[in-house]
Amino acid sequence: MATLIPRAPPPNTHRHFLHRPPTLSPQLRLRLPVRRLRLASPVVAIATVTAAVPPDDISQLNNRLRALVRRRGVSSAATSPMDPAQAEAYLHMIREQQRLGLRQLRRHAAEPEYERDVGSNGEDEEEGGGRRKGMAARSSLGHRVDPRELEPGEYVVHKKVGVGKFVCISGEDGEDYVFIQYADAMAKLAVDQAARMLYRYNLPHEKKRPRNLSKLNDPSTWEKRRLKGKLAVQKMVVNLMELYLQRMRQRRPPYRKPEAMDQFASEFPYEPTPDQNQAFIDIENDLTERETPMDRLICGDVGFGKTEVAMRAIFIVVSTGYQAMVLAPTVILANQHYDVMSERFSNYPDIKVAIFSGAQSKDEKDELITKITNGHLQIIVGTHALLTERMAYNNLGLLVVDEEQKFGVQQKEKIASFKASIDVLTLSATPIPRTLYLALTGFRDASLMSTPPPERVAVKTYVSAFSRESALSAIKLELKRGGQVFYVVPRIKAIEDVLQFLKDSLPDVPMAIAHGKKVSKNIQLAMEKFSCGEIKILICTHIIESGIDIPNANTMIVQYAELFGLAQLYQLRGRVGRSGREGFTYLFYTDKSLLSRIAMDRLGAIEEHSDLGQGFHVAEKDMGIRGIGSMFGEQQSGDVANVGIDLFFDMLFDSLSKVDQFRLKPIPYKDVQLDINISPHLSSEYISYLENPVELLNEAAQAAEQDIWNLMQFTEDLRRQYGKEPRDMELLLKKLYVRRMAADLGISRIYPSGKMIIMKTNMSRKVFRLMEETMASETHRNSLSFTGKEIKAELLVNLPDTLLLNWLFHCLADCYAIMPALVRY
Ligand SMILES: Nc1ncnc2c1ncn2[C@@H]1O[C@H](COP(=O)(O)OP(=O)(O)OP(=O)(O)O)[C@@H](O)[C@H]1O
Repeated sequence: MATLIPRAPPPNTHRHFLHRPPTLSPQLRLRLPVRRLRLASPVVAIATVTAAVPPDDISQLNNRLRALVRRRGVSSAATSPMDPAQAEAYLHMIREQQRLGLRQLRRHAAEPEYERDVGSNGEDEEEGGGRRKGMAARSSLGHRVDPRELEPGEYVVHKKVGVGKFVCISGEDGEDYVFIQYADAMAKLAVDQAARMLYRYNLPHEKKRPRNLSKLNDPSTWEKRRLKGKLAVQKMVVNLMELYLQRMRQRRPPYRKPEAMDQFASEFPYEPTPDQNQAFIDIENDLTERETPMDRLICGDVGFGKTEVAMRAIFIVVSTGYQAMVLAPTVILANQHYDVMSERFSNYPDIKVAIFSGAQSKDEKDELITKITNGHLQIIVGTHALLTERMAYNNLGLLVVDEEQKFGVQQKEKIASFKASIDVLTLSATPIPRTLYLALTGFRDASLMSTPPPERVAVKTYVSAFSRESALSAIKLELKRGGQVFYVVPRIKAIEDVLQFLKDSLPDVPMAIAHGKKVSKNIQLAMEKFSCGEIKILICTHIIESGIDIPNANTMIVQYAELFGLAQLYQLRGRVGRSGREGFTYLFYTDKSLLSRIAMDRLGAIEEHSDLGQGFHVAEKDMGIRGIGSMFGEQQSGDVANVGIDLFFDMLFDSLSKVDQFRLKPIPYKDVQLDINISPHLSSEYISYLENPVELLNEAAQAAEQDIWNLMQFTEDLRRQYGKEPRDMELLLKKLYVRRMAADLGISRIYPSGKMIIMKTNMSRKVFRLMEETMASETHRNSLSFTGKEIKAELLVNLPDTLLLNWLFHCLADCYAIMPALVRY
């Protein structure tokens, strides 16, 4: 690459040089060496860049592509094609796992769970859907709804028509019909047909109104919305696959299985549940058999014993001489993990546990950091304070993240950066339905824990209007059996009132408060006292919602329960009944007449689903979405709102089982033949304006040959240094873009033939169809047709070559939007 040194611009000639060049984002700087271009001689202004100039074609495309990558939150490396052998092996593994998953699902089909025929045989939903739909609707493996279960006023989604409101089922001529209100008309469907086509729009117990109802006479608007959802799902799946494959490229030697492993296991005071046992096997395989770092999600209902799974992983890693870091979202939880782990590893004097949190003084922290750096500590538990730059490990091998979704964006990024080099185990108390789990096996390593420890007793839940008497009698009942009480309110403001009322009523009972605004040290103290039983009542906000495990605290009072969300209530309730003792949760609302229907339904739902393990049923969908969040990232709620939860799930499973059908084989850049007769001649003015024109043009060609990101970077650098290029140079660049995009899209030759442009391609019809559907411009879309080996573009007139190139540039740029939804290898 030429090393070009910028020279001072001639005075008052090039306005753009008077502007400070835009600075590169650090990300871009990393990606490419910063190019340095320089002026050869002072010449007249060739182009000026001012703020008022609208973005030209190339910068528009660049911006769009950057936005695409940013939105997906992946690095550019993840957007380059995959290694074919790896991709094939991976897809083979997914198909195999899904086949097994399906078999397991069928075995479980009798369970009243949220299940579906995942990856049955890759049959096309769109094309051959009719055959399968009948089966899906009849079996329990379907998301479609039985119209007889609908209540008037419920929102439903008809796959072909869109969102409507269920009115009733009514009989006519001896047959039952389903009536659905759309924005412009009422639809009448035979019940059988409705059973094949209808989905619920909302989660159970959720009464969200869709933005608008679809129109019966305007299927195209719904079609667009549905397509958007389908594409979002498709991109999500491809993204996941890319990340997975990227991770597979990392290497580390497998850990040795510690000699003391069996002894450590035998010191667990309980009989592990079957799911715990499976999770132990999973992590042991990840660590001792695989050469790629672990990135496993342990997904288990509240209190089902995920901590022990983490401790087994930690034991393997620290026994081999590595350090483990345990990251918790709150100080309280960090303290608890510290206590539990100190106790669990107490028979192993070489394994030293420490806690690091914002609550410590600078001196304390410095001392800890020194010990960590020197390798004197093996397990370091803490909050996000552990993610600070100052921390240097001696030999970090494992990161355990508890409730990752509770961390901020930057912290999550930091956590993600660890995944490239060390083993990571993520614990999540967000249950995901078994179906989703099975469908996903292969896409993400996860262990599901859906069996409660044997002695667990379901928490009794009561919902009623608040009265001091009821709250007090519940508290007294618990105190009488020697237990402790959580008293939860939604806002800090309410805590003082409650404290006063309880002090007045129970003057001899020790109580304390805990909330997020309290200094961490005080919280810690309050929790310690509560934990050891010195404090009997803890008045707090939902900060205790995650992970707190106090076996003797088995009554929970939630005042203003109407202000909590379903998932929050569920998590809160999970704090009690965690030992063999029966737990009680009292959800008190303020005034029934002021309660919204939604709040009432929410409270009803939580009361109704009190049995153990109901996390997977209760919140099977509410949490199912959150589950998607922990599996995929959290951007999906908008996509869900577009099409409704059930159709979203349906699309997801469909896409998971058919991911390889959306394969695109990129062509080497050099093999793309572009038969358009344009060889732009750069003006002598521009040539003399450039320092090293020949080298510069070579660099442009090399950048295009590398990949689209290098080409984008080249044009941006060029413009940063020289301003907007003249038209001939722009044509030259566009030619490079066209060839680059063609190569990426699997197009090997482009040539005009009369009013047609022919593009030879290896693309499949399915990919072409998806690409066509994604295109923003109707003109482009309507002009394209596919013959199996060629894409033909029919133009209205014979275009001169320069216009032809422009047309191609725009058309391919439009086609390029499909890239994130395709698997490329
Ligand atoms: N197999 C088991 N049998 C009986 N008790 C168990 C078993 N496994 C774990 N426990 C106990 O159950 C309680 C909850 O376990 P743990 O804290 O690991 O749950 P968790 O899955 O992390 O829950 P949360 O999501 O609420 O943090 C602990 O007191 C733990 O000792």
